[in-house]
Amino acid sequence: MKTIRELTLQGKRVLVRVDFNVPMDGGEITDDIRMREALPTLQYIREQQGRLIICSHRGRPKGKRVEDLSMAPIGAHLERLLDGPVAMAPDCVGEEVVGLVERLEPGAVLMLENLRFHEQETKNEPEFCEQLAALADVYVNDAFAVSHRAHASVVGVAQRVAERAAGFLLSREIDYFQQAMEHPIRPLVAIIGGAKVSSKLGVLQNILPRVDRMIIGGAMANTFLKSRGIGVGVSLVEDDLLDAARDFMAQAEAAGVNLYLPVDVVAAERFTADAAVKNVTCLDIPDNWLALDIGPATVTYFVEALADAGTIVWNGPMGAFEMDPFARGTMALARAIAASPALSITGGGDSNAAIKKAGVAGDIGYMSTGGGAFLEMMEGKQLPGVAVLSEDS
Ligand SMILES: Nc1ncnc2c1ncn2[C@@H]1O[C@H](COP(=O)(O)OP(=O)(O)OP(=O)(O)O)[C@@H](O)[C@H]1O
Ligand SMILES: O=C(O)[C@H](O)COP(=O)(O)O
Repeated sequence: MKTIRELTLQGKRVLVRVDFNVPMDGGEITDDIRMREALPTLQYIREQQGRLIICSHRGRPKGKRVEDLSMAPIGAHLERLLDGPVAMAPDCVGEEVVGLVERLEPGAVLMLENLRFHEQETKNEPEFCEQLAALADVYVNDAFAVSHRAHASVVGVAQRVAERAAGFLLSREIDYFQQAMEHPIRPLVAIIGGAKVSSKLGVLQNILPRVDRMIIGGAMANTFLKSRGIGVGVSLVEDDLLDAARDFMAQAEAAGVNLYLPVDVVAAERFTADAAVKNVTCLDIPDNWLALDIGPATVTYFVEALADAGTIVWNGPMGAFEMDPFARGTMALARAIAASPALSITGGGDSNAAIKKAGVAGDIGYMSTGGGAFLEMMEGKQLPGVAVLSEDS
């Protein structure tokens, strides 16, 4: 995979796919990390006197023009981050856009309108790919977070532009991930949490042969506990996956991987922040209560499993951390990961939100900008947006 440093950019029209699908609340960007992480690539292209054309999706407008999902506020924020003008195109393809690109000076920046205002984007439709590709001499993917989507701006355009390369963010994401999963400093400890076993089974299977220890928390631990015959009350459980959980535990044992499951939980009478709560061992969860966080003994047990780790990979919270009474386990793990000298890699919106809530983002080795893309990498899947960069022209 080529990186942009290997290309001559001066005077060229450089189309950069970024993922500026950032969370917004009432017109305000609440987290601009995806934008900040793409800045080195954008700045480099400007310094090299490339004619910078930026494209991204925002939300899921399903092929219609939705003003609330315009890239305009993102462009305005980018002007502040780049400390320079960002011209906004009224669309991402069409005559007017072609004209704007033609008049774009070396070192200047043009941001295209939301790609998903056209349904052809998500369909990777050839004619739309051609139209986008016609805007560029060079294509750069710096959108790790959408590289699991075989969409026009991620795959089809890359195949149609003469020169293509990875941006710095995409390269860094892949490098860190490979360092953690392919060449880890051992012991390699994985922490997997979140709501459902079903959405993480592919991850569990793929990483089992690579890890030394695996910690399982969050609601998905309930299915594992129940598969061992432990009553988990009315906790979130996937009954259709009890056999799969049992099989997985047997595989882990055969592989010599230590599997860590909760030994106690924070149980609640209802799934609300003001419900009655109590700490109980996993054997004492009352019939009509639910487990909404790992308990204090489990925190100690899990943190001990991290003590001598060389590498830590984390995805998914340990409990319903959005509600304060059930955030303690996730916060404690976030702090322990941050305090560890191990190389720590985290990914997924919830894990990253938890790290920020714990105030330890600065002490994590690498926080991926990917949600679905990070999970697919953990599942061992080839991301189409990455694979296409290595194809022969
Ligand atoms: N014990 C629990 N009971 C109910 N919900 C839980 C429990 N533990 C975690 N959750 C919920 O699981 C959700 C996160 O899990 P989910 O599988 O949806 O995403 P994730 O893949 O873990 O997140 P991300 O990849 O974004 O970090 C959170 O909203 C959290 O509240
Ligand atoms: O936020 C994300 O995970 C990416 O921007 C991809 O968005 P999507 O799930 O709508 O394709």
